[in-house]
This record gives sequence, structure tokens and C-alpha cells, in this order.
Amino acid sequence: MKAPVRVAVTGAAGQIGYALLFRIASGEMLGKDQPVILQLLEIPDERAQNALKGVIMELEDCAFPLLAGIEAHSDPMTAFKDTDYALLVGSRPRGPGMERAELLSINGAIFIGQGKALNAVASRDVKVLVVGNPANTNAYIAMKSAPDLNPNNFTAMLRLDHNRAASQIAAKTGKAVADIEKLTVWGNHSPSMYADYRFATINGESVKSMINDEAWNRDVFLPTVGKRGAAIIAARGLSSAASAANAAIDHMRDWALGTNGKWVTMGIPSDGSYGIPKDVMFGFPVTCENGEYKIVQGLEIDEFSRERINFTLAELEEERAGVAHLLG
Ligand SMILES: NC(=O)C1=CN([C@@H]2O[C@H](COP(=O)(O)OP(=O)(O)OC[C@H]3O[C@@H](n4cnc5c(N)ncnc54)[C@H](O)[C@@H]3O)[C@@H](O)[C@H]2O)C=CC1
Ligand SMILES: O=C([O-])CC(=O)C(=O)O
Repeated sequence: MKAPVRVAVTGAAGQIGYALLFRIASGEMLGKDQPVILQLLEIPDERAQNALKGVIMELEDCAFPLLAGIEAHSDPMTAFKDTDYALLVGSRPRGPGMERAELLSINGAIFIGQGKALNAVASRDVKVLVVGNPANTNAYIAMKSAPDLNPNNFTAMLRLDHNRAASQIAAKTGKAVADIEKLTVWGNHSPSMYADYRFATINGESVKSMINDEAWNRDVFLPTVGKRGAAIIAARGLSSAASAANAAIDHMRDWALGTNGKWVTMGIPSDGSYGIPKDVMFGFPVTCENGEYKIVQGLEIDEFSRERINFTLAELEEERAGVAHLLG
């Protein structure tokens, strides 16, 4: 049996938390042979802490063989102690009619404190996934607040967008979602994102030639994927939770256990690839191996794609400028 690893989850009593924790504890994220200790963080508020107690009782009642410990915390300085994985979910979700960027003034500050706490007490190899919106800029804030940690260990969740794009393509082509390869989503987790199937294949066949419909790409596919979060809020009255939790599991599992050469999308600090300025937290096509991600290189960026990439980049640059004062 492997030694247990420590997994911190913030916002653990929230709706994503409720869809996430049981799957981590059952081994879906880090493997069926990997025991985990859950370090759960909620705000120091009686209702939230009580709700967290209830979630912990339910986790106990599952008698998960891989669950080697559960801790409840109200302070990131204890919640993140020695943590190997940190899923930063806790933050305000948007309601109907809001854009995710509007959450920056409410949620941004959370990620300064949590970045500092990770810097102070987490494992030096901690892998961080930011889910709380606006995810890219919050991840950027956390990364910049943790100068002693490797910036490459901070990532933002673009996987839900990737999975949404895959599902739309499967529906359009009538093919199995599992057979889609080489799909990616560039940029920000916002309606400006650029879901790109130009390189995608299904059983080796080009998705672009299968669909062969530029108008569908521009007028149906991109807006559907880009605005899917808002469509779910309109339908449910609450933002997506189970699909967000599922994407978080996919993101962390692939990062930790590898993708066997398959492309996935992760929001990561740019290394300058594809003309994206260094450090911008940007959705890129990556492959993962040995606990590290690598940007897929050498893809041709045509004029339409360059326009789209520049558009989502401009939005991220604007968000970054908007939080510069917080980072000192
Ligand atoms: N990146 C992505 O693809 C997605 C991101 N999200 C975002 O995830 C976040 C959480 O969503 P839900 O779980 O639905 O919200 P929720 O409101 O149900 O739960 C959030 C929980 O976080 C807790 N919390 C707030 N501030 C905290 C802090 N400083 N430390 C620890 N816990 C804190 C709250 O007490 C609450 O229990 C939202 O910002 C939402 O917009 C949601 C879906 C997809
Ligand atoms: O749209 C929202 O606010 C929640 C979210 O990020 C998503 O579902 O993609």
C-alpha cells in the first residue's frame, strides 16, 4: 500500500465540494491504490463549519478504504499544512446576469491569503488547481502570492470547457466522446475562450473535415461552449457543480497520473509559447507525464485562431492589470 497523500479542498461544504470530495476519497482522482488524507477548509462561520461537519459525517459513513484521514479547518495556514494537492474551490459563484470577471473584486482577495498560506506551509511540490472564478486570474493571484513555490505548480481549470467542447463535437458528429483526440481550449475560462477543433481527430479522421462547417463553428459551437456556464445557471438557478467537480477530478488525475500522450487542456502560466506573454494564466493544449505538463508545440495558428487567441488574451491582460494593485 502506498503512503497517504494530503489533499486540501477549500469551499468543502459548497456545492462543488459536495460533488467532489466523495470521488477523491474513492480513489477516482489519484488512483485506486492511493490513500488520501482530506484537509478541508471552510470559512470560520458557524453555518459553514456545521455544514462541513455534516459532509465529514457522510464521508465517514461511506467507509472508503482509501480515506486515511479527514480534517476540518477554518484557517488556510493549518488546512494547507504539508498538502500535496490543493483544490481551491471556495469562493462566491456568480448568479444570473453576471460575468465571472465581476467576481474578481469579491474573490480576488481570497487567493492572496491562500497563495501566501500555500507558500508558507504546503509541500514544496504541491499541485494547485484553482476552480473558484474567475479561475485564471485567481490562479495568477495565488501564484504571485507564493514566491517560494514553483509557479508551474499553479493551474486554473479549463477542463470543464474542454469537456463541454468534446461533448458538443460528439453530438454534432454522432461519434463517441471517448474517441475524440487533440482538442483544446485556448485562453480564459470565460465566454472569450477559444475552443479549437482544427487539430482534433476521431479514430484518426479529421474532425474539421468531418464537420466542414465554418458557420457552425463560429455561430453555434463557440458560443455554446463559451456560454454553457450561463446556460446552466439560467436552467438550474445555480452554477454547474457536478460537471465542475468532474472536470477538477479529470484535471488533477491527468496531471498526477499522466495522459499517455493524449492532449488535455489546462490553464497554466505561459512560458511564452504561441506568443502568450510569460506568466499569463492561459488555457493551452498539454500532455502530462511523470507529474508534469508540457505544452503541445508547433501548432499552426491561422488568422481566425490568432484573432480569437488575441481576444481572450486581451481579456486576461485586462484582468491582470485590474489586480496588479492587490499584488503590490
Ligand atoms: N473553473 C470552473 O470551470 C468553474 C468554477 N466554478 C466556481 O467555483 C466556485 C465555487 O462554486 P460552488 O461550489 O458552486 O459555490 P458554493 O457557494 O456552493 O460553495 C462555495 C463554498 O466556498 C466557501 N468559501 C467561500 N470563501 C471561502 C474561503 N475564503 N475559504 C474557504 N472556503 C470559502 C463558502 O462558504 C461555500 O461553502 C465559484 O467561484 C464558481 O463560480 C464553478 C463551476 C465551474
Ligand atoms: O459559469 C459559471 O459561473 C460557473 C462556471 O464557471 C461554469 O459553469 O463554467
